[in-house]
Amino acid sequence: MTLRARPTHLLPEVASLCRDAASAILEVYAAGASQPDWKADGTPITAADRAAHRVLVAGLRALTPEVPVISEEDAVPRRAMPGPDLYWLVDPLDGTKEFVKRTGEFTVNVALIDEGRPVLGVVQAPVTGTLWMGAEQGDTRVAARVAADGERRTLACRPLDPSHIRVAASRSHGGRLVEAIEAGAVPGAEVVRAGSSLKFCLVAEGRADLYLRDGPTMPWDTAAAHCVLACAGGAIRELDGSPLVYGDPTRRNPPFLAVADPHYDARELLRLAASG
Ligand SMILES: Nc1ncnc2c1ncn2[C@@H]1O[C@H](COP(=O)(O)O)[C@@H](OP(=O)(O)O)[C@H]1O
Ligand SMILES: [Mg+2]
Repeated sequence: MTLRARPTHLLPEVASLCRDAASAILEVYAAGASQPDWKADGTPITAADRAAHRVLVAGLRALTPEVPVISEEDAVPRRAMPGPDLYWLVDPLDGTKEFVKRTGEFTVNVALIDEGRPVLGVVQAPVTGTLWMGAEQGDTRVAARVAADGERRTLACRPLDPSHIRVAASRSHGGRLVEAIEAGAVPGAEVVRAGSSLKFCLVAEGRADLYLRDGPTMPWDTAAAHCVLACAGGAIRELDGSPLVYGDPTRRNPPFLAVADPHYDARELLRLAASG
């Protein structure tokens, strides 16, 4: 069977690799406060990012030698490039700022991108040990949350109640629209702040209704959790309503809105936030 035909079969092995990467991160976390280095885009990197990168890149290369691996922490200087047709896209430690601040809100992220769409995604939260996974294979989609004790729950999104909307947003990189909602521009909406790709998982689990991102992110920040939410029945769109796709993995994502209820029309919320 070709790789394209079997993303769901790869989930257990990718989940196991993410747990190994999480262990490498926790070794650094347990050693106490880490001093980050700073990258050209102004975001931090620590020994934990590098350790998790090594585990994931080696493990994915061994698992599927024919598929290129693109990681946030690749040492080679990046240049703009179209993504290959099929590739692994990895953020070994998303939420490095949260790691440095010791909020616990950081994740390991692995996605398989096929023709611009994430078809497999695993997100692991090292501190709680919770793992979220999603994969699509033909017409079949699976999405699940696996707790540290092994308890497994299928994820399925649900309709949104417009009179009470919980909007997940970045703890450290909130944009103007998020700030307007937080200040009360949208009646019935409240903002829930969280670090890293965990925000998509909050939406997939029903602990938030939307994730609004009007600040910068990179494709490796979003692809794995995007797949989890999409496979649970949610939708991830640019603010004009078009689907968020993965072209050049080295270019920033546009602002986006991830929703549990794919039928929800966000235009009024965005209009109120923009004029708030
Ligand atoms: N100025 C910037 N340019 C590009 N990406 C940025 C950025 N500021 C923050 N990010 C992205 O936002 C991610 C953190 O998300 P959040 O704010 O939701 O916790 C970072 O991931 P890393 O921590 O992996 O670097 C980083 O990729
Ligand atoms: Mg990241």
